[in-house]
Amino acid sequence: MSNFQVVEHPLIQHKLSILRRKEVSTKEFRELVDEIGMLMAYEVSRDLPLEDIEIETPVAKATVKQLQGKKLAIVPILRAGIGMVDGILKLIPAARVGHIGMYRDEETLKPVEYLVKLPTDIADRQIFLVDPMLATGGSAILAIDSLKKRNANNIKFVCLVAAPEGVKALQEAHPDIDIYAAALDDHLNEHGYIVPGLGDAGDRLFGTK
Ligand SMILES: O=P(O)(O)OC[C@H]1O[C@H](OP(=O)(O)OP(=O)(O)O)[C@H](O)[C@@H]1O
Ligand SMILES: O=c1cc[nH]c(=O)[nH]1
Ligand SMILES: [Mg+2]
Repeated sequence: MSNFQVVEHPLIQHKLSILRRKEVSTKEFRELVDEIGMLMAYEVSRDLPLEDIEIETPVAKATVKQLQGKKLAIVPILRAGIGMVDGILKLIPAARVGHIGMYRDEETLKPVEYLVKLPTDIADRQIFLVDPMLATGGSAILAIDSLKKRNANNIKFVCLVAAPEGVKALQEAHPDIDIYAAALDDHLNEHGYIVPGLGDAGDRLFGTK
């Protein structure tokens, strides 16, 4: 079975189609990334372990299910990954948040890491590594290298738009990682932008150029 999955939920697909439009404002873009982040969290948290507990309803005793309390960490790749964090926290409010700062060199398209700040017990946590864009795959691969160097081994990578080139590179570099995307686009252009994509996610989220 492939470790790459496109999340086809109609709400995600509808919101992503709005997000792609070039006339969408910074405010709307932020709101949509937040909402899609939340919907993606619903999907990627599907296999969180449950345990049985005994409770009393107003009517009777019952055996019901609760989350086993597995420790989680959301790790956005800065800057654009930040846009997905609040939406995920709405569903999983107790999760810790780590940060990996990275930018792509515009000439070489190679990622440059400038910040790593993670919970001290990151090795024991289920990690949702988030970034809206998986283009060449360089940033996600380096971020996962960085997490594995710190003994993290339970990582899911969650993005919105993926390019086939990035999916292939990430699968080759880290075959053990599950990859979730809201869309698999056509290709990368000569500047390393995803086509059709949605442009520069960080710039659109933060209103920079
Ligand atoms: O798969 P890749 O080819 O590595 O490209 C994807 C990366 O590019 C973007 O970040 P960018 O470098 O624009 O930094 P920013 O989020 O600070 O704008 C995006 O948010 C990813 O992190
Ligand atoms: O299309 C792309 C590729 C990389 N990073 C982005 O923000 N957009
Ligand atoms: Mg950017």
